[in-house]
Amino acid sequence: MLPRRFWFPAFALLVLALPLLPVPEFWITQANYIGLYALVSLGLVLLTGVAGLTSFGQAAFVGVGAYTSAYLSVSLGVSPWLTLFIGLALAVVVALVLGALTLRMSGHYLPLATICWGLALYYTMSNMEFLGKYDGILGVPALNFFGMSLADGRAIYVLIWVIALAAALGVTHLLDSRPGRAIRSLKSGSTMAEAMGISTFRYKLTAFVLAAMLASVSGWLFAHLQRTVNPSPFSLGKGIEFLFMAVLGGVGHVWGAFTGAAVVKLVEDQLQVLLPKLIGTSGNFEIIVFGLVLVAVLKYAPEGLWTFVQRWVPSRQRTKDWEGAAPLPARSKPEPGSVLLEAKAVRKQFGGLVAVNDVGFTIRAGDIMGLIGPNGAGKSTTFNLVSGVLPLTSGEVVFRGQNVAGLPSRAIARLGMSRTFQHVKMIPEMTVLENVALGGYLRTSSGVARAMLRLDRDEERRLFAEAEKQLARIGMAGQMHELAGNLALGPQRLMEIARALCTDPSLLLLDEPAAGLRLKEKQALADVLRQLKREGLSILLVEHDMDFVMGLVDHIVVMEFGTKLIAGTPAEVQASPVVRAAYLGTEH
Ligand SMILES: Nc1ncnc2c1ncn2[C@@H]1O[C@H](COP(=O)(O)OP(=O)(O)OP(=O)(O)O)[C@@H](O)[C@H]1O
Repeated sequence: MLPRRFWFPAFALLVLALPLLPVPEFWITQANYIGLYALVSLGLVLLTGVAGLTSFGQAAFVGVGAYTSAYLSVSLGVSPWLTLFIGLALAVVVALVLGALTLRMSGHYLPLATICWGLALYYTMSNMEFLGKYDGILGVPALNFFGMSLADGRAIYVLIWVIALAAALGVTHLLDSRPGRAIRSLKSGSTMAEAMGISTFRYKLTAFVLAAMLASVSGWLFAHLQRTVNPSPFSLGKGIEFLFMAVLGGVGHVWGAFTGAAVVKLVEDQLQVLLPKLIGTSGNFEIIVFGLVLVAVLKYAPEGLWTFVQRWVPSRQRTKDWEGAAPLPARSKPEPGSVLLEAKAVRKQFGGLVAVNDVGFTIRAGDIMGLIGPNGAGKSTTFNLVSGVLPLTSGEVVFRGQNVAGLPSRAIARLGMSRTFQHVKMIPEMTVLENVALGGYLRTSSGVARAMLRLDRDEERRLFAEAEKQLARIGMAGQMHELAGNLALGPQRLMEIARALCTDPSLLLLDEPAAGLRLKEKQALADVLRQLKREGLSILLVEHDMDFVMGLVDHIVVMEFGTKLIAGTPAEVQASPVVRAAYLGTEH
């Protein structure tokens, strides 16, 4: 069988050779539209399937590309090759403005917002005198490629499919890169990604802009294929159809966009002929069929049709090509025994409830400190205050000499504080290695363009070498190629530690790392933590399990009802009647 790396070139050659074969014109036209639709759906794969942001308004961006080129080339005689870039620039500006306004919305507000701006852009296009209102613009010139006219369907086919295949390749490369993993992390909420130093808003905006650019290129091609533009193909209805294509094909997969575009275009045309004959009257009956199909797909194949094809494609393991890669940059480490973190009168109020009441403690470099206390004592809140997940009501957190109170968690991560979560936060569909590599985000720098062009390979090798090193440090190198979602809880918690270590932290914050673990797993975890301490790492540990903590830590702070009850060595704390009272509920 043909090795996997040759599949794409072979497929691309096959697709691009189509017009040379005696294929009827009708099928070439169909293929042209499939290519155009696939470009828009591909944007939706990135935006909706990967980043988890649902948009009903992509057709409006197709309109931006189409109208820009039609107007500038017809009215002002600008070269269509120039209008492509002007349309792209306009789409980027519109996407940046709309994205800045709407992408901070969550839940169902964002899809509603996309409907609003989809409608707004559509009516803008429909009501502008200079854009020909509902009649649109006629007589759009054909593209001309170095003297060769692309007026013919077969000629423009090559351009459409070169662009569509290049876009598919670019998005595939992107998804397997530093910015791609950041975009993939968006679906699991912002807390973990931000703790790894990722600006989630920036990557939401990136995905949004890229999807708008793909739609705009599709619109440009559309204008010069049809040679006329009017508002109807850019309506909200079409926006919904693009989303339908992506979901039907497989909204989480690059090739799902192509599958969906092909199935919808081909079936739509057949149904448009067949249904009126069957029913005996004309009408858009195919829309009803598509509605029913969508319900069935969502119920029985929520991952889309592409997954049925994918089952026959053997999955490819990442080839280990990072042997001997140069190490990633490391940060300067604090002097052993020096003050690393100082929490000063840290306070958090939730309305009338004082969850953390002027708590203070110090962590020295090389120490493991335990923060313990009964349920609801305020441990997790303190932890979230220190790591920047929650803003303080008052007080100071000084980390490596800098007051970090008020800084967002990604800025604190940048200074060398890294954390794990009480409920494991990971990307289940990524491998263990890729999840750990997320921790190296701040130590690397490749952006979207470098990733799409595959210019980031050297840095990726260095990153994966580091991720494997950290996995080996906690004894999990053997599981690096497994999907993170398939791991048991114990290894998942260890994986989170490896991810935090990949940030090269000076202070590691562990939020109840032993929760839900079996005894053997707890022992393995304790061994790992002791090993890390021997290597000079400082750790703040929030824990419930007293036995686990006592054998491990140098200092303990005990909290109860939001206040610091006592602080001391494990022996002092164990001997304290106050602590026993707090834990066992006896009088003190
Ligand atoms: N976002 C919030 N809004 C309102 N109250 C909160 C919030 N987060 C925590 N609390 C309250 O603050 C108090 C301390 O909670 P916290 O989760 O920090 O305790 P904990 O010691 O970590 O407990 P556990 O061991 O059960 O996780 C509790 O009374 C809790 O109900």
